[in-house]
Amino acid sequence: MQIVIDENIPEAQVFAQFGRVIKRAGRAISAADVRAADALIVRSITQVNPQLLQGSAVKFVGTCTIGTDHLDLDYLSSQKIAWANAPGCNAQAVVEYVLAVLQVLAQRTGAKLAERVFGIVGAGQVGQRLATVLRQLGYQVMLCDPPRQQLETSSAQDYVDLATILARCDVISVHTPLESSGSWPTYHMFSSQQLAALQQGAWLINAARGATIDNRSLLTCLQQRTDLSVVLDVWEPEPVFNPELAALCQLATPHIAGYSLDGKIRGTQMVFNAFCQHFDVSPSATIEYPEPLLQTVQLNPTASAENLLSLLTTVLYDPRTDDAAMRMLFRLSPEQRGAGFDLLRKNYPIRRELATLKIAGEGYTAQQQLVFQALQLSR
Ligand SMILES: NC(=O)c1ccc[n+]([C@@H]2O[C@H](COP(=O)([O-])OP(=O)(O)OC[C@H]3O[C@@H](n4cnc5c(N)ncnc54)[C@H](O)[C@@H]3O)[C@@H](O)[C@H]2O)c1
Ligand SMILES: O=C(O)[C@H](O)[C@H](O)COP(=O)(O)O
Repeated sequence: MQIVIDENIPEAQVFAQFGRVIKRAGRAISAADVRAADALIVRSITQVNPQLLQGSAVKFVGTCTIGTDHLDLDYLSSQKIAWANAPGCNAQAVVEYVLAVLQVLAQRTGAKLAERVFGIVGAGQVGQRLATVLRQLGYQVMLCDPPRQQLETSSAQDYVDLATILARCDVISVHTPLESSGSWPTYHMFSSQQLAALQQGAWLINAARGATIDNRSLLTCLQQRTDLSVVLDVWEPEPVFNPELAALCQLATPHIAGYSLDGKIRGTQMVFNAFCQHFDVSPSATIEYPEPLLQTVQLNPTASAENLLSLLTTVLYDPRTDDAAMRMLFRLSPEQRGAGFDLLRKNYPIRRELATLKIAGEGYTAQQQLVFQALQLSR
């Protein structure tokens, strides 16, 4: 069996027990590369469409990501090519990214998170987890998810529409898929009209897909409104993002919100499982998660819950590091900027999720224990 696989997929060697693994740069995978392949394993940067697959032997496509907007699913189904993605694989990493971003914005603006109203647009794998943590921390959260709202007619969950989120929330975090058609398209769901409706001093975070926000309108809006704080992890387009827009963001990061090592390995594992099921093979070797470098922390039992939260969400991951690296790309030519964006992602440092961290010591208050619980830290 021949398996073509994106070179940036960790633990890809697990596939080698079933055939010849050919590694390629994700953006460069070509029709010639996959012509004789039985399986193609990608991440979000490979467009999987008729141009790539026509005339190939590919019978299985796996994407080690949550998003599937780079797969032409109608084409795959018309050709009876099986496919799998990795729902939820890196959702926790995105939640931790948003929590760390909130700490930075709170520090910079002097705002108290407990006094803000949070609006989550898209309450799926990421959005639901984020809502749960924020509510466990005692914050007020509103959810907007019309497709889910329609399915859950008898649910206890209250949903609101986007207009209400814009009118009532001080912090808006976007977690929808990118859909250009259908009943609830998300392409440019934040356009000039929605951006103009943002509350004075609002924070807008996008770690979903770039084009859910009309980036041109956002640039115009930020040129006029200095009261807004915008954090973008995803861009329209990628990898050649607009540096003018990025410079006006409080934090600008190169599509790495989900880039915990744990999330990436989980993605490989989920697609590997689907691959084994599809080809009806049983693995003899499995994937191991490496031991984290930092395993235990002892915290100050007298620190306020807010300080603890700030410490914990930035001790393992500080988005200012990614922001600083991205800012070094702003003055480069478009070509170099795009290459730099991809390079930052390819050489991303090891980042572990909070659940890998153990809290040592005694005497923590009930409020502090609540923070540990919300962040899923073990004692
Ligand atoms: N930046 C990153 O590194 C990163 C990492 C992981 C996921 N993502 C992206 O984040 C997004 C969310 O991921 P997920 O796993 O939570 O997806 P999901 O499919 O589990 O959840 C998406 C939710 O959005 C809702 N939705 C769809 N259309 C909507 C609309 N018009 N308005 C409001 N809600 C709508 C869906 O009903 C669903 O509940 C995806 O686009 C994914 O590709 C980005
Ligand atoms: O959809 C996803 O899972 C994320 O956007 C993912 O983190 C993207 O990373 P990439 O596949 O581009 O490496």
